[in-house]
Amino acid sequence: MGAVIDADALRFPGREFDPTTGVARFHYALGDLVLTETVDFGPPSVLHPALDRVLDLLYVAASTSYYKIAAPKRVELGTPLAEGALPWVHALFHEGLGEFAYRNDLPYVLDLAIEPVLPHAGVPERSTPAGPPLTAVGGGKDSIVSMEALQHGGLDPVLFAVNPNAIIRSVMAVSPQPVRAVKRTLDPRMRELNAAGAYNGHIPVTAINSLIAVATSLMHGLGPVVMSNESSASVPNLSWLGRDINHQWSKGLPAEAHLRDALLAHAGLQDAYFSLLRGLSELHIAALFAKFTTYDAVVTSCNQAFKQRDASDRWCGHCPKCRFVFLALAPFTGRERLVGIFGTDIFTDLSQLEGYRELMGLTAHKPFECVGEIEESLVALRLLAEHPDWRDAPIVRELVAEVTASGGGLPGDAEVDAAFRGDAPTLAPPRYLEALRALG
Ligand SMILES: CC(=O)N[C@H]1[C@@H](OP(=O)(O)OP(=O)(O)OC[C@H]2O[C@@H](n3ccc(=O)[nH]c3=O)[C@H](O)[C@@H]2O)O[C@H](CO)[C@@H](O)[C@@H]1O[C@H](C)C(=O)N[C@@H](C)C(=O)N[C@@H](CCC(=O)O)C(=O)O
Ligand SMILES: Nc1ncnc2c1ncn2[C@@H]1O[C@H](COP(=O)(O)OP(=O)(O)OP(=O)(O)O)[C@@H](O)[C@H]1O
Repeated sequence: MGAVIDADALRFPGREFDPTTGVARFHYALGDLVLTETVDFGPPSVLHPALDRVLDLLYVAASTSYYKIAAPKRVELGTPLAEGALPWVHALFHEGLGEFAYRNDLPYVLDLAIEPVLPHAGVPERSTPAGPPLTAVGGGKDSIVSMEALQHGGLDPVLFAVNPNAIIRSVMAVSPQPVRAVKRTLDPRMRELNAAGAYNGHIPVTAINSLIAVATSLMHGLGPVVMSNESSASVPNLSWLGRDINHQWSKGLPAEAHLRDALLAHAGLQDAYFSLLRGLSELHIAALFAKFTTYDAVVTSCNQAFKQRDASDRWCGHCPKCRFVFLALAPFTGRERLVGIFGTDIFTDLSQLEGYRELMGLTAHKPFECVGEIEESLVALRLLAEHPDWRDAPIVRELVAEVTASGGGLPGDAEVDAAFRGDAPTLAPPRYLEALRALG
């Protein structure tokens, strides 16, 4: 991969929104090349005064996909943004593209020059979205826990997804709650440019999905957008040139706080966006998910199932996320149920041992995937070492021996208790947290 497009800056030549059809088009220029992303929201029921401002923020978030094609030295923002939104913009590029910068060895991206448009946009009128919450559904265990908590808590959520595939639709179909979907289309030339060797890499996709959700909520008079991002999403994978590199940056707490600030400063929206599961560890979420068997035939966390082409039907069974989720669920589902969910018993496959060593912190850094912290993996291993279904499984036996030999040992009772306290910092409002706590 390399610089097949010569551009000195990413520019923002303009965007359009048709209030009748609900179709938004976002244009991005890299030199002479102009690329367009389309987001089809469907016809809006209402036109909230803050909608245009939210589309400004989405215009910026979605630009990261196009920036990364050429990785120019500057970003010239084409839209005036409130000064209070600029820290989010800086973090979106400098941290949201951190993994991209690291993997392509482009250190300047971490301090990319971002030129705002002056004068800044004025202060908008304040409002707090007050209708039923709109909760994002990704097909995996986390959003299922939120769906269930909100429904059982009487908050009457509307379920939401961008480009829902068959898995997301099947997960939503288990719930009686109403659904809203939005179609997002990348510029089709991106594939040709990738094939020609343009730069490629991870982008802060949760920031994009989040802003599409906030805009959708405004178009239908709904309440806050509820995400299902866990505590460990804020933990970086590694440090590079003195900077944290986090694959899940746009799922982390700093990104959530930045985006809330940007929504308030630029769109006047207060408490329009939060993650319900922020205070919880992955293991805690796995334990809550295990209470609901009705999603077993459809739940899928594996990212291979969400690729636009050549996607797996469900769990691929041999990626870091499959390994981690199998590990996290195993103590709470037992063997028979888990093998039913995954279609395979990963703990009998010794070819996956190296991948589990990574998760346990025995070898390289935590993989660039949506996996929990090393401490969480070790707590899960301790629970499995005591579990009658799992303690003799080949992978579990081998890992217990290696962790013990490494001198670290398995976590003690205090560390196990800490994983289920659910007291990590959260920005979710008390009424929502009550609904979550009621799940047990
Ligand atoms: C499904 C997946 O994991 N995709 C990542 C993968 O891309 P791949 O080529 O295998 O498949 P596609 O997703 O179909 O992408 C095709 C090309 O389009 C580019 N692209 C895609 C979405 C987008 O919003 N902008 C784009 O420019 C993409 O770069 C491909 O060239 O590898 C890519 C390179 O590392 C990743 O960028 C793809 O990740 C997707 C953006 C994606 O949706 N990933 C989520 C499943 C994901 O990683 N979620 C995170 C959340 C972290 C965060 O918000 O930062 C997680 O689970 O940890
Ligand atoms: N296609 C999508 N449309 C809207 N929101 C999405 C989509 N995919 C993921 N999300 C949301 O982004 C956040 C992070 O996604 P992530 O894949 O980690 O969660 P998940 O699918 O709920 O659970 P798991 O971690 O088990 O995969 C979640 O709040 C999820 O609901």
